[in-house]
Amino acid sequence: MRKRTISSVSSYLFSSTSIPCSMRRLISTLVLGEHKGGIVKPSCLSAISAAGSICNDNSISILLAGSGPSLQKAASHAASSHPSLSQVLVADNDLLTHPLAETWADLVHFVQQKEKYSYIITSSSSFGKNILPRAAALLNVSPITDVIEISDPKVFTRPIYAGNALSTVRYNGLDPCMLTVRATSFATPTLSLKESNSTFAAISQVDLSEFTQETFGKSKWIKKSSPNTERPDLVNARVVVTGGRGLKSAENFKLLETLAGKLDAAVGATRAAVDAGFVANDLQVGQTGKIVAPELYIAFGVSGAIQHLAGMRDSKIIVAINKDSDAPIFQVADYGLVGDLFDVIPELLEKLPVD
Ligand SMILES: Cc1cc2nc3c(=O)[nH]c(=O)nc-3n(C[C@H](O)[C@H](O)[C@H](O)COP(=O)(O)OP(=O)(O)OC[C@H]3O[C@@H](n4cnc5c(N)ncnc54)[C@H](O)[C@@H]3O)c2cc1C
Repeated sequence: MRKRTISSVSSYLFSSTSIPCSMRRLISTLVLGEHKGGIVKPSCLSAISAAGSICNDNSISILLAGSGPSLQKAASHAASSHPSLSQVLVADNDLLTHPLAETWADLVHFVQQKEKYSYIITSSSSFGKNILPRAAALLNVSPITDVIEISDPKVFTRPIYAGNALSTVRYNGLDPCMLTVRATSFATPTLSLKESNSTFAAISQVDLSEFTQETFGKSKWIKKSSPNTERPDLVNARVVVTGGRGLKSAENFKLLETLAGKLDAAVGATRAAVDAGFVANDLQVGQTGKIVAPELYIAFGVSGAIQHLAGMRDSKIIVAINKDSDAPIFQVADYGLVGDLFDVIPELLEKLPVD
């Protein structure tokens, strides 16, 4: 069973107080925000926390793009979601209805030309990793990705070799310094009762009169094809149930779907399960998949290869079910059960209350 290391706990609980005040300077930061259904995603709130840890007396703006009422609703939500935020910039345009990376990168470039931020930060989600490096290329700077700790406004720590080593780097480039940050390393704020009724940031609309298909966005959105699912989003879910090659077939993964339904959980998978065609690759957790850190991570038939652990080892509680008592997953698990998942899952389904 695992023992949490001081470094992983301290990075999890990292807060703005870790940078001495003398090292802080007046800077302006833009956070590129992600939202869905009128709600700003928790990973963005972590990115704002990261911005606040660079300098908490600065000006932090969040850029929300999209179109229509759900964007305006997300702007109101953002304005009251994080005490470190001072401004919500709303980019409302039909070209931005879908998060098309090329167009959004153009938007970041466009806003930066006008506002000259010192930092541009977003979360290390698929969204952030798709857009920020493109925007960095347009701005001719080199981004730093997957930041887990900010110990000085220009010094950043990021995992390398599938999380087996940490690399600390100093940014010596021109402004803006562009970062993607791991949501799991920067806590979202817990608002007091008074704060939860407050508005922290002013909302302003970005003037997009020059933003047209002719000048921005070489790509045009055609359509999205994805299975409709009511399951919580894998990266932001509080509970994740993951299946590995031990599940043996796509049919058997339906057992996990049923279990996930009872636990209001997201379903994840190992690369071996994805490669075997059991599930779609957007469920893959790990070095080349999604990075998750839910409150509860339950792994069925997962061996615990380092590339998989790189995507889930920061989960608060890890439960592993494997028939091999020597499986490496047990070294990181808080609770382990040596057993056959085809016995364990039906038993769990039977014992969990009917929804
Ligand atoms: C560059 C690179 C990047 C990679 N990126 C990723 C990544 O992002 N994510 C990822 O997951 N992997 C990744 N991998 C692959 C990784 O190395 C492993 O091959 C993969 O994670 C193994 O998946 P698995 O645990 O499902 O399969 P296996 O290693 O085959 O393990 C299956 C486990 O199921 C158990 N089992 C079998 N039957 C049962 C049963 N009935 N009941 C209970 N337990 C059972 C077995 O004991 C075994 O431990 C990457 C590899 C490389 C080289």
